[in-house]
Amino acid sequence: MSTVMCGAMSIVLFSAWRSFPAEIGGLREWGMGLLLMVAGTVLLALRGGTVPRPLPVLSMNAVLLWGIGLSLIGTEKFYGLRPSWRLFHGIWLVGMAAIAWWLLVWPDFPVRVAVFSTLVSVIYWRQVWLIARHGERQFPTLLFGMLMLAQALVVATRGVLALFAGGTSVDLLRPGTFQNVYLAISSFMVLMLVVGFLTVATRRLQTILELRSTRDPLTQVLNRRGFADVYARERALMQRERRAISLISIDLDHFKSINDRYGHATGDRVLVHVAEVIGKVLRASDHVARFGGEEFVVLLPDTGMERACSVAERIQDVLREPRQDGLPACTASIGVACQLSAEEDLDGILLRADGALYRAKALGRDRIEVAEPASLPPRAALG
Ligand SMILES: Nc1nc2c(ncn2[C@@H]2O[C@H](COP(=O)(O)OP(=O)(O)OP(=O)(O)O)[C@@H](O)[C@H]2O)c(=O)[nH]1
Repeated sequence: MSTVMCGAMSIVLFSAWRSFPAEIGGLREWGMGLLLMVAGTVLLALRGGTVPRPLPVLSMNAVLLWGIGLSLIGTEKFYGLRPSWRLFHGIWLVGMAAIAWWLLVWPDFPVRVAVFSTLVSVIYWRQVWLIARHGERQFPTLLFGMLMLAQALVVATRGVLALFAGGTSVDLLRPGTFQNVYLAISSFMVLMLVVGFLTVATRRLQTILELRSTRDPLTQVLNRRGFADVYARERALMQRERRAISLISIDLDHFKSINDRYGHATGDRVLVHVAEVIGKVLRASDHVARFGGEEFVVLLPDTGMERACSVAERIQDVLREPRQDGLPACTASIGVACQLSAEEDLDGILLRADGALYRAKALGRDRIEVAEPASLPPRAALG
């Protein structure tokens, strides 16, 4: 039954691999690893009898070790690490040589089990370490890590038992309490491990989709939607703590001529550079967004007009600086608006900042214009 379930789970992993974004690595390796573990279980059944037939035993161990090793490669790819193929191949070769020796040359079942369990356990322990070191501090990671740890312990226990309690106690084809418990736990654990891995992969998917829906794909700064969320949070804080916030609207000058002269790809690099430059000028609590084209917007919480204007000047200065990497320097026209009342909303402050920006364009570009204060009822303004 559990073999069938594992087969079904490998289909789930393969379909996740086909449909999840490419940033989520390791799904294919986990799917292939699980398929090989299913094949290994089938070969275990073919082993038959009390006298082991060498070919099924060798192929079962080869396939199982390969499949379990692939789960390690999958976990490494998932965490964006370089797959340790050397360790993988090393474990597989050492394991197969040792199994062949204690099967064909010097038949010794307990030692064979101990060697196999030790090698498999190394693969699982390494994954426990990887999860602890690279996993996000979230519940799915904790679950995945705990399951991996449990699996490492179960396998290690079988190795120790093989050495100290004799081969009969760990022969999975003989009826016995340990055999029943081990088979039940290990196949259940493999299933649970896949569930654990799918849980962290799904959490990663959620994070990626959230980021994609709130970030500009070219510059990785916020997009209009992400900016609206951030603004709503800052406005709520402003209401509570009676602070000012400022908004800077930035539009690059004659950007079309940069595209025309250097090509669209260079234009894209300029946009990425501008986003980086703006980000460096800001405090960690400030926010920058790209509203499409060559228009950027900056939100400065707890900031009045004076500081907002000096941030705008700093942005202009760094944009003008000559560049070493061949990218053309550019200038920007900027409109600055300061919000003193939570009665005004995003559309209101944007409208004022854009009004100032258009004035800056009309007055010759490469300059900063300040928006008039919002015309709100006097009771709305901060004292
Ligand atoms: N490379 C690149 N260009 C873009 C992107 N989005 C918009 N553009 C270009 O940005 C240019 C904007 O041109 P305009 O609106 O005329 O503005 P401008 O040339 O900067 O002139 P002013 O704003 O009046 O100073 C157009 O050529 C668009 O094709 C983008 O993502 N990448």
